[in-house]
Amino acid sequence: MKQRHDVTVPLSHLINAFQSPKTTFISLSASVSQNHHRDAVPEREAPSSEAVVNLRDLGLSELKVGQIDQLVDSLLPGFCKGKNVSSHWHTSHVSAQSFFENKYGYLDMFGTLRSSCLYRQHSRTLKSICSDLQYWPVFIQARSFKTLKSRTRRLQSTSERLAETQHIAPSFVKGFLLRDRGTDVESLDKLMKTKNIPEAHQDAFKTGFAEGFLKAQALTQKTNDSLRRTRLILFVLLLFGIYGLLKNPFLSVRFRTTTGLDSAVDPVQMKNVTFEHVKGVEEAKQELQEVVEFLKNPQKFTVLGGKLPKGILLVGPPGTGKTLLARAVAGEADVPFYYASGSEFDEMFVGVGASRIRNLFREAKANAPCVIFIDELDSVGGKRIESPMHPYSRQTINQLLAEMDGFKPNEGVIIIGATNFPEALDNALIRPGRFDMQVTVPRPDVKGRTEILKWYLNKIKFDQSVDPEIIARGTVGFSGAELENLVNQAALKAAVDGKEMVTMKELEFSKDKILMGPERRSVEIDNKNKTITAYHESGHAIIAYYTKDAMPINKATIMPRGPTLGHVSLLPENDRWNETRAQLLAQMDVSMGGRVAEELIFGTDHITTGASSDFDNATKIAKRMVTRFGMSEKLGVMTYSDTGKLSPETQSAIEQEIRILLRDSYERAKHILKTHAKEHKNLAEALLTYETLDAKEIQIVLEGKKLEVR
Ligand SMILES: Nc1ncnc2c1ncn2[C@@H]1O[C@H](COP(=O)(O)OP(=O)(O)OP(=O)(O)O)[C@@H](O)[C@H]1O
Ligand SMILES: [Zn+2]
Repeated sequence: MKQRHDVTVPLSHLINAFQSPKTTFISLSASVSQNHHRDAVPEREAPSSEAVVNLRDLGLSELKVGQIDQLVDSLLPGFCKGKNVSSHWHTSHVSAQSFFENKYGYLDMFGTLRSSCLYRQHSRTLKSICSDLQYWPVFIQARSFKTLKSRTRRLQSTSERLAETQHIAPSFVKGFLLRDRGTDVESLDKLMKTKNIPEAHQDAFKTGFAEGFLKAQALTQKTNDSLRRTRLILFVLLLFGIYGLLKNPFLSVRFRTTTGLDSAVDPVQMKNVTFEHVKGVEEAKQELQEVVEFLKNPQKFTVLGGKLPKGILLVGPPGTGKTLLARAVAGEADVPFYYASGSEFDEMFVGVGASRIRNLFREAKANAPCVIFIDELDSVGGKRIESPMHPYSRQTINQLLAEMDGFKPNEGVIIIGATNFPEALDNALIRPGRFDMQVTVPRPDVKGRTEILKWYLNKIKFDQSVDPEIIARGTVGFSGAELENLVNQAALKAAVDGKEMVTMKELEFSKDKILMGPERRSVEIDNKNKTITAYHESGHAIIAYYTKDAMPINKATIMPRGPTLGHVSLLPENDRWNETRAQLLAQMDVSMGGRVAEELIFGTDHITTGASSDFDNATKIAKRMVTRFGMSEKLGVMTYSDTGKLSPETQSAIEQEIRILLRDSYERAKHILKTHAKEHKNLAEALLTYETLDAKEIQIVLEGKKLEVR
């Protein structure tokens, strides 16, 4: 049992020993040869006296000359060879070890044991060192990455050679060489002796021992088997992977394609969306109503011999509800709805877009009656220009045309396409028999906007004081999607401010945010600039208030927002389809109001750059009055579209007319502000106090009344 203690050299020590580069050379074999075989290894010298090992201690005294080398060679092939090249083994242990390992597939154990740190710490006889050798496999695993097979083969060959030299080894070495077998037998006998096991029980004891051994072996076998199985599975998986890659180098692309295809082919039942959900586009709804009738009852149309268009093109700016309308058609008729976006078909790879179209139509035909909706039709059905970016677009559009021709008008499949640019579509697509019915989905007018706002307001909590019409009037050009967003932002703002309901204030706030960008509360504006802004903005407001044809004021503020330092917003009573000359002039006057105010209050030297966009606005109106609306007496009722191509005389005449219009406007503004200087001052001061004033408050101030403190 004592031997057990000797044997357990911590692995870390051994590894340290391996890695210690400046290990002193202490050669076991060298000391052995020194004593008995100096002739065999004449070049060797023992560098350290510590390494003297008595051969008799080792039980090797019976060995004849030459036999020791033979033994060591068979024990550790290469060790003797190593001796021959020992000169560089001396200099570098690390490289010598790895060289040995690379060459022979296992470690130079003796080289390792030569390492001083290990040896010095455990100054022991060869016997105890040899007993360390039972940790060989551990070493081998820890130091190198070798296959199980090659290791066993190498170990096998070692033991074969060992067997050959058995006859020369003394009994101790024999025990060591065959330690696997020998130790077991020996220690078993010893164990039985030390445990005082009676003779009668010894057989049973041995059988038990053997059983344990067999069990352990079976366990090892099992582990090996499962290891082998895992390796096999991994190998098969690897093969599959390689096969997949070889078959399709664009694996990832194909993957995307397949998923895109699936989503295109899956019908989306939109039972919950009806015409009821689409507001402010009455004309479009009316036109689509007959399509719904057809989808509901195709026979009715076939009997009368009438033909319905196969394709309907919804044309309109983004967010006006084209997708919503198409869904509503399917929903009203209670038929499957297939959604596809044109950009899905736009593929870099040949045939992919076309095959998606094929799949989409095959699915749809199998499920007729149904609606196929192709959003962004222009990206698939645009003019077939050869472009290196879209080399196969022609194929895709041809496939679309072929599919549209491929079924009869009354088969029950209705294709609804949507586009923002009908001009960009290929002519072949819009000829009769394809997308031959066009439905315009415009931006909603003030009535439509009011309806849309009401619809979305009803989905949130809002105060009874909210007047959707006022918001609608102030949101000219907003699409349905933008109005929905406005209401949503107002709801968010109310939530952030901890309010229970959405009021006009939040709605105005989100409108300004969408129109002019977010408020910039953080910017520090000094008092001087604030005062200038207050007078500038109230200048606009005064002109608007006292000019007959100007739009009514909605609000004035000196709160910075987006790029502006303040603004005055005006509300048209209605969407203006037409504007009179007086209205245009009034707009110019209001624009001039800002600069005029600065000049009158602070002097010509202190006018600011803040009026540039006002001038842009005024100049634009004046230019259009002269060149497009025929509102200049001098230039007459004629349009001048491309001013660059005009004669120099005409050009200068136009410029002169514009200048006169602007100058007159400036003078009118000046006159109004001079007349109402008192009101101007009051309003500017009120703005400085309250920052923002609404229409009612502005009126109170201008009527000379006092504002109630907010
Ligand atoms: N007229 C409308 N009535 C009610 N809601 C609308 C209306 N127009 C737009 N919306 C809202 O805006 C959202 C976006 O509209 P939709 O996707 O139908 O616009 P689109 O015209 O198809 O836009 P795009 O051209 O960008 O595809 C809708 O889901 C809906 O919530
Ligand atoms: Zn201005």
